Amino acid sequence: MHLLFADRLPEQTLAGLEERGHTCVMEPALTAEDLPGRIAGYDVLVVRSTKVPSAVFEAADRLALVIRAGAGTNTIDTDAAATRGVLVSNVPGRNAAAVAELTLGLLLAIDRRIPDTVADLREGRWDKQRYSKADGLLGKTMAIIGLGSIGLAVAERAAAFGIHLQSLAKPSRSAYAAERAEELGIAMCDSMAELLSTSDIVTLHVPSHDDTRRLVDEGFLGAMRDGAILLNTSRGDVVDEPALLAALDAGRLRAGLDVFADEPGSGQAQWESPLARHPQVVATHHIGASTEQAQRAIAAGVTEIVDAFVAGEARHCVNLDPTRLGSTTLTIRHLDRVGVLAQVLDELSTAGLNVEHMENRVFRGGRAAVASIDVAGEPSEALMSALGAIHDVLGVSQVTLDRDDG
Ligand SMILES: NC(=O)C1=CN([C@@H]2O[C@H](COP(=O)(O)OP(=O)(O)OC[C@H]3O[C@@H](n4cnc5c(N)ncnc54)[C@H](O)[C@@H]3O)[C@@H](O)[C@H]2O)C=CC1
Ligand SMILES: O=C(O)CCC(=O)C(=O)O
Repeated sequence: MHLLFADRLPEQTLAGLEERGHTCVMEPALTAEDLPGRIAGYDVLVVRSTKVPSAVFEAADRLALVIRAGAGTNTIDTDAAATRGVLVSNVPGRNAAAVAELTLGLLLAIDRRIPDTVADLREGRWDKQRYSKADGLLGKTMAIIGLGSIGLAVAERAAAFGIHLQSLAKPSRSAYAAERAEELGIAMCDSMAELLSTSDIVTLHVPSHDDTRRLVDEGFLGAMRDGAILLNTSRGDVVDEPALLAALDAGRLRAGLDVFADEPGSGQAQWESPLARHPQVVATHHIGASTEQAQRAIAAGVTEIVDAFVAGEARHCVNLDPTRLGSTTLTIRHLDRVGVLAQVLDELSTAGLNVEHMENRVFRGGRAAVASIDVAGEPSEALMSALGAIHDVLGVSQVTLDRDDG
């Protein structure tokens, strides 16, 4: 396959992929505007921060997979990719420790005013008096919004500082996250108002999507305690930045920010931000994931996704429908011979049943196989008989799924 890397990944990763027979081209200077003109001829596009707009999918001739070498996929038009049948995968969890480390770093930097003390000493000013007023973190309460890989990694580290942890009760939380939250002693609040009004620190670890954009608005900030600290290492647009600026100007809050709504997409740029230069803010250059450890782990994840794709698996794909849309699963055991499945699909087509998902596995020895086919709608008795009558079909059964059980 031909792979285009529009951001820098370790050379060893490309070498490893080339050893597997792939052709890799790395052009880290490519921008979102350049990509449509460069994408022709590539099967796989790998990006870190470079945006992938719909024009890329319109211009592509053989693109089958986009890999986000990181967690957040908000920089990729995943809907446009889905419309064109291009898989988009991310590499979840691998940079969580790095982001959690920076989150705690920002918290310590704010509490002890470390950037200001360092700056003064570099200017030759000794001012122990001024910098002897930190409050300390022991026994403080932290609200964690978004209990995924990073939220839990932050919880583990904050717990070691003796910080009390809380989050929002959420029935749809994964079993793993719910169990880990319990092990870490994270208390669950029933409402955002209760969570914010009882926390000294609020840390954001949600993805940017329609429900989280500007989640932190004037009302949210107003519900936070006076003197509280807001940490955002998720995405800039999760915060209503003018509202945050107003709260900072009023001296009500302090903030640690790694991400900004209008941050530059490139590695280096002239950029003025009233938030980043605010005296109540400790800001960094969206470097949460930027440790060697995290980038090595992410690069290994990229290779795993390519290997899985070659083997026919869409690993960590974020734009396939997560539910099986079919209402009936047909299980068809058959002799593993050319043309049997074509006849099965022909019968389904004649009956007007759309295939939503199918898988065919061959039994050991290579004589027989079993196909599992999800269809939208209920097969008639006549169809079941027609399927069973196909030469080389050994048996047909059906299970109708109750979608409401979810
Ligand atoms: N600063 C940086 O360099 C980095 C930033 N990130 C950002 O952090 C985000 C989170 O990353 P991970 O923890 O790895 O993702 P994750 O998918 O493991 O966790 C996200 C969690 O947020 C929860 N969530 C989603 N919508 C929510 C809502 N409305 N309210 C409460 N919870 C909600 C999800 O259920 C999930 O548990 C990424 O999407 C990315 O935007 C990720 C890596 C590096
Ligand atoms: O690769 C980067 O530096 C950005 C990481 C990030 O924001 C993510 O993984 O979502």
